[in-house]
Amino acid sequence: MISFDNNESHVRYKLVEEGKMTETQKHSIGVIGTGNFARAIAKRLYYSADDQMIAYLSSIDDCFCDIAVGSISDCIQNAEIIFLAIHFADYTDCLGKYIPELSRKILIDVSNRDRPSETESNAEFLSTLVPDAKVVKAFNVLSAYAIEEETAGGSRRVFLAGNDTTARTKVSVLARELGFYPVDLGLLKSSRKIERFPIRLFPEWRGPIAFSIAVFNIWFLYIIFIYFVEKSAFSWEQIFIKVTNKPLCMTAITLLSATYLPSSIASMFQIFYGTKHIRFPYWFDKWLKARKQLGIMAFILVTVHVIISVLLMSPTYWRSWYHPIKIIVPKNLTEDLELPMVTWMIWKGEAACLAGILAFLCLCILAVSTIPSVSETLNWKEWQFIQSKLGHVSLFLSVVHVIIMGAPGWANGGVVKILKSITFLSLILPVITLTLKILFSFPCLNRYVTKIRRGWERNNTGCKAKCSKPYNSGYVVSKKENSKLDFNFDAEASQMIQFESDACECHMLKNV
Ligand SMILES: NC(=O)C1=CN([C@@H]2O[C@H](COP(=O)(O)OP(=O)(O)OC[C@H]3O[C@@H](n4cnc5c(N)ncnc54)[C@H](OP(=O)(O)O)[C@@H]3O)[C@@H](O)[C@H]2O)C=CC1
Ligand SMILES: [Cu+2]
Repeated sequence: MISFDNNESHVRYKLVEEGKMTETQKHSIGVIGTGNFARAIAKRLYYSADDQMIAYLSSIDDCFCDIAVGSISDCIQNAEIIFLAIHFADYTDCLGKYIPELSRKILIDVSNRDRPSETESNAEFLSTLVPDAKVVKAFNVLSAYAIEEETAGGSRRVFLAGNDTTARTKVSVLARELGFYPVDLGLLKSSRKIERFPIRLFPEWRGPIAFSIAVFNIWFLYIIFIYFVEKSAFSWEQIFIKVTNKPLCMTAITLLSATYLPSSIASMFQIFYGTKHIRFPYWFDKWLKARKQLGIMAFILVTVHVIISVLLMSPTYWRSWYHPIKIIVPKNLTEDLELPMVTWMIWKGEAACLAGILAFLCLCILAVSTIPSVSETLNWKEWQFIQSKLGHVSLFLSVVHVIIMGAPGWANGGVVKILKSITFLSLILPVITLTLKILFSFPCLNRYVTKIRRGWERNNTGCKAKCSKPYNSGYVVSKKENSKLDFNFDAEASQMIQFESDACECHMLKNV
């Protein structure tokens, strides 16, 4: 056992009990630090260790009485894998004097920074500071609380990156032993990405939410203009529910169209360029990636629209859906008169309800299928069927719902009135989306697009792809001359690549 060193209490560790494990089976694990993270990981190591794993070290807590606390130099000497549970700013101060001893040790960098650097991650700095150590970035995405408590919320995935494959594998195994799910992101430069994970707040949702709010506001203001400024169709008292319900419906159908329109636009791009190896414009790439979020936003708005519509289901609120109540008072009334205030829906009310319910049902299935535990049970074809076919069916039923709501009104008005009606305006985008979908489903076009997506190129003599413009990773660039793929995932580096037109190939990794 390593002796307790009162002067240097930063280090805690326990060595493998002699004779119990062999060096080939086990790794000794050290933790440098005495703060929240160090305590949490030491506790976790203490409870999760099994025969496959060697010892871990440390903690001065009473409950860890069989874990010795020692000096930093003891820890470095005896541990093969070392958790560096100190702040990034203290790296040089803490490790500066131990650089030769750290040679060939696996250093797990768990640090985070409020503002990660774009050019050098903490882990990359550490690997420059201790060039002979095998630095692995890992565990920084977990909070100390999540490490200590199995019941803590949040993902239990541990992203890791490092240049040494064996070190990465050892840390992966360790993460699994500790009850987490390791996700290997490859080389150490991926640590820049990993260090951005803990500080991000739903980045993929920002655009779709902002877009949904903008679309809702546009519809809301237009509806206020039509129903309050142009004519006084409602009292201001109805602004909260009855009036707000209309832009909810319009926004939902607009978002649903925005979810399905990009796949047709992508087909148009591919037909125009005659190849699938094209780089979409930045805005379109963002739009493609936001489809799931747009669909979920549409589902949320439809749900609110359904709840409000059910709440308001009465002849007073949905006058045009019901037969008017006729009360004929007899002239020579001699006794008490009973007036039955009962009325039935007309065909418009019933048909609009049916179309709305079916559209909502399809959207419910779509939403459920995006839950990870459900989507894992589907194969690729089933997933595609639900997301694409059912999505378009739902959009079609929504269109039918809006047409039933609006068409009787269109019949009574002139062209200007039709063009100004919210039902007509809200149908433009969905109808374009559905028309394009039908167009691309025709066998001739469908076959042509499928051929392109399988890799056929209309004009394969030159390189039409624009690989030189960086904004995203995920592109593979290959030079034809040595017919060898040069995998390049680095945005900065891909900026530098300029090819002769007949000597280049660009492969986009993402299939639309
Ligand atoms: N807490 C959390 O939930 C998470 C933390 N992390 C990362 O873990 C690391 C530690 O965080 P946390 O435990 O919360 O921080 P704390 O402030 O609780 O602990 C910091 C530790 O570093 C030690 N230390 C400071 N300077 C030196 C030095 N020069 N030499 C040796 N040891 C030193 C401190 O010792 P002393 O007290 O004696 O000065 C203390 O034990 C950070 O990099 C953080 O980004 C990552 C994910 C989650
Ligand atoms: Cu509706």
